[in-house]
Amino acid sequence: MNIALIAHDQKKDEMVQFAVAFEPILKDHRLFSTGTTGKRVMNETNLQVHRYQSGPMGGDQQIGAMIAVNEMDLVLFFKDPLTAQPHEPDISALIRLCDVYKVPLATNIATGEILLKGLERGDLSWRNVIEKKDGTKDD
Ligand SMILES: O=C(CO)COP(=O)(O)O
Repeated sequence: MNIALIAHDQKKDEMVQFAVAFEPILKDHRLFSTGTTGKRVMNETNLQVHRYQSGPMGGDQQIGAMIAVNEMDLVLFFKDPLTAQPHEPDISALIRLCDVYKVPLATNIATGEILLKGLERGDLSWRNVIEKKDGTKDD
């Protein structure tokens, strides 16, 4: 499955801890991230991550574009609710698209843990039969 890893600055340490803890699950999937989050995760784990632009530079929109063609199966977006973000419209758009396309979304580490445990036991396998906009299906 295609999984997005995104974390605001105050949540990046949590995202790295999360990626370390769930590396045995995450390593079996294709990972995508915004720029700085992906750099941290790759530096501190053995995971390979396809990095898009940094969030404020359009990375949230690039991940949103994948959602819009049904190419993202799970989004782990550890948001900082206490700091104003200059690219708040992009963040809202990404979250909105998750709802439009019924993509499972965790906005904090506690929900992220539940989603990954569900992923591990096959709860998200229904995503495999969703037809991507380009006509392909996940394997
Ligand atoms: O701002 C972000 C998400 O909105 C995250 O971007 P970075 O991973 O580049 O810090």
